Amino acid sequence: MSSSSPVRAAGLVVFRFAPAIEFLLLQASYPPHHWTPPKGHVDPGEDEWTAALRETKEEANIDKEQLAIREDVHKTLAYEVKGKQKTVKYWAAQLKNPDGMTLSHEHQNWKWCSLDEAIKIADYVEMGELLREFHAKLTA
Ligand SMILES: Nc1ncnc2c1ncn2[C@H]1C[C@H](O)[C@@H](COP(=O)(O)OP(=O)(O)OP(=O)(O)O)O1
Ligand SMILES: [Mg+2]
Repeated sequence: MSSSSPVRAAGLVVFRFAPAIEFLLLQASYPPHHWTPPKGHVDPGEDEWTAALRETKEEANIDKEQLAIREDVHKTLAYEVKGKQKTVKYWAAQLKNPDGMTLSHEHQNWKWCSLDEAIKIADYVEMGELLREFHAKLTA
């Protein structure tokens, strides 16, 4: 039994029209070298929205001005990391001027992925469901 509150994180599911939707995934520099959208921990006193924007800037060097954020398209994932519950709130955000990418040391690679590719390399079931749901809303 644990009474500790979950670890909170937040991020942006960055996408572009090319012309079909492609999602931006980043590969962790450390094992298991998993792929996720830009995201990270909510700092003390920070809200999820602010954390999502800050992490997207830190991890992918993408500014708020380059994005059209879909505040209406969001979902929170919940999973366990090393025995602790973690929640990650994601919003969809269109990158208006897809350009070169700059990564921080936390990631070793990036990829623009079709829905099927993204589901395959992001791997986790819940992330697959999120991507399907976002894709449906963004193409509605
Ligand atoms: N959707 C998911 N469902 C289950 N496990 C996941 C999911 N996403 C990542 N993981 C795994 C991969 C890692 O072993 C572990 C931590 O990964 P992750 O949550 O991406 O945090 P992180 O510490 O790598 O980065 P961050 O600081 O950006 O949150 O959980
Ligand atoms: Mg991160």
